[in-house]
Amino acid sequence: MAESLLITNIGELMTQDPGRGRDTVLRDAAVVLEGERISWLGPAAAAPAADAVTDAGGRCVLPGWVDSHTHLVFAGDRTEEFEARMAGRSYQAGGIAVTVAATRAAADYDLTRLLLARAAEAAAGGTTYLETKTGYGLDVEQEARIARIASTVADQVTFLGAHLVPAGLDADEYTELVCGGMLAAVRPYVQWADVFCERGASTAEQCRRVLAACREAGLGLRVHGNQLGEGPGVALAVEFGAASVDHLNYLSDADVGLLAGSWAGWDADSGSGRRGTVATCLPACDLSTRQPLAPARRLLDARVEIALASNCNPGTSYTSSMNYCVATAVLQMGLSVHEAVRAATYGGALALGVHTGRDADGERAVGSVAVGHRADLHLLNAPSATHLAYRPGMPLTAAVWRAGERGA
Ligand SMILES: N=CN[C@@H](CCC(=O)O)C(=O)O
Ligand SMILES: [Zn+2]
Repeated sequence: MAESLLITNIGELMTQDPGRGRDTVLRDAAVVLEGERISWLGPAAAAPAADAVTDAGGRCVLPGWVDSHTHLVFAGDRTEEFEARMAGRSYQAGGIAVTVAATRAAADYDLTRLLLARAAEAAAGGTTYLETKTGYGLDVEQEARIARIASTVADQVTFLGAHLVPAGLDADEYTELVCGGMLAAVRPYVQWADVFCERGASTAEQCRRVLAACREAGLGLRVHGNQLGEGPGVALAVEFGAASVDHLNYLSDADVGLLAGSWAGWDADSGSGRRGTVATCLPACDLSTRQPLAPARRLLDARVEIALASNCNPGTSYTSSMNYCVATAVLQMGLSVHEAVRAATYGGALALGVHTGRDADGERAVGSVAVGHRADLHLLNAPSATHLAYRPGMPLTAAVWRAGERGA
């Protein structure tokens, strides 16, 4: 039998498990980990014996963060572009080309080393489940290389060949390549496909072709949409039944209506029913690009399931700190602490299709604390999750367990 660990004397255990009804936050609680899974949780006074014991000292335990949107495989940085933006220039999709040039020039060893260091930074900040994307290669060989390297580190990988049309190429010919040879080359390494549906990136028609080809190839879908202005991204995502649409800085009433409609068959209170398209908000990106914050409150009030993610990348959001994203969502987007933590854990898991699991074949759910789920836990250096927003920027991550292994 696997080694067991009892984490006891937990002041606040925020499970984010919709299966618990109203009882999602436990006080004076304990959790037992057995190998990679959670085998028990409940009142500390009733906890079973275990091989080892950790005393949480009255502090708070959360599910590990699920970061459902990052771009971590890249070389170089874009400090000058950031400085220009802080001096008043607006973000343009064309900046992606700077990172593509630096990434293409980097050796496999260096890209892997950079990716490992970024994943370690994320883990040290409480992230236990990580998605990352291709999109800084933009030719067949480079996209396949990035996908392969990403798949050695990230939990899930997304193909983003339709990030930018490289200079000098015809947009329609490039789209054909993305749907053909490039898709075939990345396919062994990826679970998802994404498109950047925006002025200066890809048109709705080009995105539609990529989404259709990737769906045909068996990939799940997501969309970067409505980041720089109102546009077709949300409608396209809902039309294709995408798992998420991300950014959402400029939403019309019709966009909110479409997203809400996609969740009409879902019961958020029990986490059951027919799921829709998750609205993924990226607060760190919104601040770094000085875009209006995504309307997370409005989306929640319309009963849309939302996720919070870091969007860590060198152009628009060079941070993987989910603590920072959660604090911003509370302080500036009008979310309660519980809603923000839910979006950064259960919401991210919904966006990646891992909110439920199949224990029998070892595919464990993440993003909530429940028996049978993967033992991904985040111990805060604070008595409650409220401190994430009350003490923003402070080093509140005390310990992390990923699949039962102690990290930070
Ligand atoms: N918006 C598109 N892609 C990234 C930014 C990429 C870049 O500028 O390097 C994003 O999610 O913000
Ligand atoms: Zn992105």
